[in-house]
Amino acid sequence: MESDYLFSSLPIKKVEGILPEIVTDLAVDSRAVNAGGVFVCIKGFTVDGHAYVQKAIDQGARVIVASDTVNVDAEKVAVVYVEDTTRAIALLAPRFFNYPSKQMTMIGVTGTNGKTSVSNMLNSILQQAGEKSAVTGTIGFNLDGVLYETENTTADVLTTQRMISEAVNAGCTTMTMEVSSHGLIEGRLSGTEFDIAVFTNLSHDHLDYHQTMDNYGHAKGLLFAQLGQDLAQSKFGIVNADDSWGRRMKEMTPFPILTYGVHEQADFKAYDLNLTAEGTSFQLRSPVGEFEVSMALIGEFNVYNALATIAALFAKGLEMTEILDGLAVIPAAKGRMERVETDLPLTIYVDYAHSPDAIEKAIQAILPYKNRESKLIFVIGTGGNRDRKKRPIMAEKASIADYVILTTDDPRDEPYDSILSELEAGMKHDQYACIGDREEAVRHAVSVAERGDIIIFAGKGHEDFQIVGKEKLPHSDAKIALDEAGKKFGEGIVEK
Ligand SMILES: CC(=O)N[C@H]1[C@@H](OP(=O)(O)OP(=O)(O)OC[C@H]2O[C@@H](n3ccc(=O)[nH]c3=O)[C@H](O)[C@@H]2O)O[C@H](CO)[C@@H](O)[C@@H]1O[C@H](C)C(=O)N[C@@H](C)C(=O)N[C@H](CCC(=O)O)C(=O)O
Ligand SMILES: Nc1ncnc2c1ncn2[C@@H]1O[C@H](COP(=O)(O)OP(=O)(O)OP(=O)(O)O)[C@@H](O)[C@H]1O
Repeated sequence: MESDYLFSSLPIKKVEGILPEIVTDLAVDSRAVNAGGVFVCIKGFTVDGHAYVQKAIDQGARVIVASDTVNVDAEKVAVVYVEDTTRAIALLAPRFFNYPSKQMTMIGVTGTNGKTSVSNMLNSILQQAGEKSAVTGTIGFNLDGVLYETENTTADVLTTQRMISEAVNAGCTTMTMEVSSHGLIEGRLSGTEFDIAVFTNLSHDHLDYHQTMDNYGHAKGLLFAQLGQDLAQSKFGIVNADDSWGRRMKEMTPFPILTYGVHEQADFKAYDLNLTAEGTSFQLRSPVGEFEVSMALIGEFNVYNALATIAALFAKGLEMTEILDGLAVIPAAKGRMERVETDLPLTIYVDYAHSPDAIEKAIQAILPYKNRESKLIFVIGTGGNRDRKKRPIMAEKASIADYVILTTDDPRDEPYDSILSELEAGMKHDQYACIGDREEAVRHAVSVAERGDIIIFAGKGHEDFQIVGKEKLPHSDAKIALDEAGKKFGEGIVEK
């Protein structure tokens, strides 16, 4: 790209050296710089990118964008000084990729719980309807069926723009993005022009970062504000009418809002819910008539996720029959109340619940189908060096289960003791164990299980690792549980 065009997007303080006519690439990580590229020094939470300028130059950087003084050979490398490099990359990245989000229908999904579930439902139905589409989020970047790993739920602004651009180049016509509150606050969505904004719900999480629920709710609202003010365009907000924060989202945009819910008045309202262990059905009242909806997903929370999906795809212009046919055959998203297939005399679910509300919803999805004689065993851990306030509330919600195992979920540098004692403070009954080592905790869950019992392993979901200290160690709740259960209930019983 021509550097004059690229850098004219910036409020520049000063340029040292001569800018090349063309720059080949844009990077915020010195390790990713290509010859002839631009390296933007970002001041992060842990390190300052200004410290990596020499590395970037060694990799071939031709231009450095900095806010602090950097020493370079002005004959070879130009330096563009700006006040704030984080704001600079937010302007440069969308321009470098030629504002790719304008070329597709962009759907953003935000909320405390349900982002991955709703995003994957949207993507699956779109693909079944014959559309080439992409989705990004906690599980990764799924580009028309091929999955690439991502670091965050919402990637940094440069990676985000690169992914959108790749989706456009691959011929996708819609892209769905999970939008985290961190991503919105940190400007990772700068330049992403959304057409449809979806709000699932808001409950206690991430208060180590946002401090108050008000700040957290405000951050989520930025997605709706980001729909913009160009009313010549056709855009929509999709909002959960049963969540009081839904009204706040509505205040953030002038575009039409479609509401969904089970209890309050809503454009898409579910009633006569039939929740079973095998699947879910309900009646749907919609702006275009009444429908019977059925799906293989379980739990009332998935009724909400389905309603959000239906409303968003309706707003996009799909026929109701296309939407409901697609919904009927969707499998659970990886690690979201996913039943582990086995011949063992136990029912095992792997789930990603790691906020108080999600824990309550996950247990409630199963509790009604449990026999009187059997136990529901719930394994829940919490992360080290993260939101400590939610720990006792997580255990309090987990107390609805008959037996609870409190453990860790990426303990990082925090000792087991503080994680476990803060969880334990919330327990409402004495049928529980505290076991810091997650593998031991999983084995313990199986050791206390009897034939017919149900175990939910919560918190890890799709993840196949456990972060201990700075190390990412391989870990699978399902594999460990099947191994232990195989030993306990007899040889020859294998995972299907
Ligand atoms: C607190 C936070 O948001 N941290 C994010 C932030 O990291 P950071 O500021 O620490 O970055 P840094 O490591 O200090 O690096 C600063 C700069 O130096 C550069 N660098 C670094 C090393 C080097 O050798 N060369 C180099 O150039 C880096 O590329 C970067 O540009 O920027 C990184 C790149 O974008 C993110 O991956 C990282 O997310 C961390 C992993 C994280 O855990 N974030 C959580 C809090 C988060 O964002 N979660 C949300 C919500 C999930 C949910 O809803 O559950 C999410 O969207 O994932
Ligand atoms: N609509 C919902 N309301 C409450 N709980 C939900 C809802 N949808 C899913 N859950 C629960 O929350 C867990 C996480 O779901 P999901 O991954 O879809 O949410 P998320 O918003 O993407 O989470 P994260 O931000 O941590 O990636 C699920 O495993 C389930 O237990």
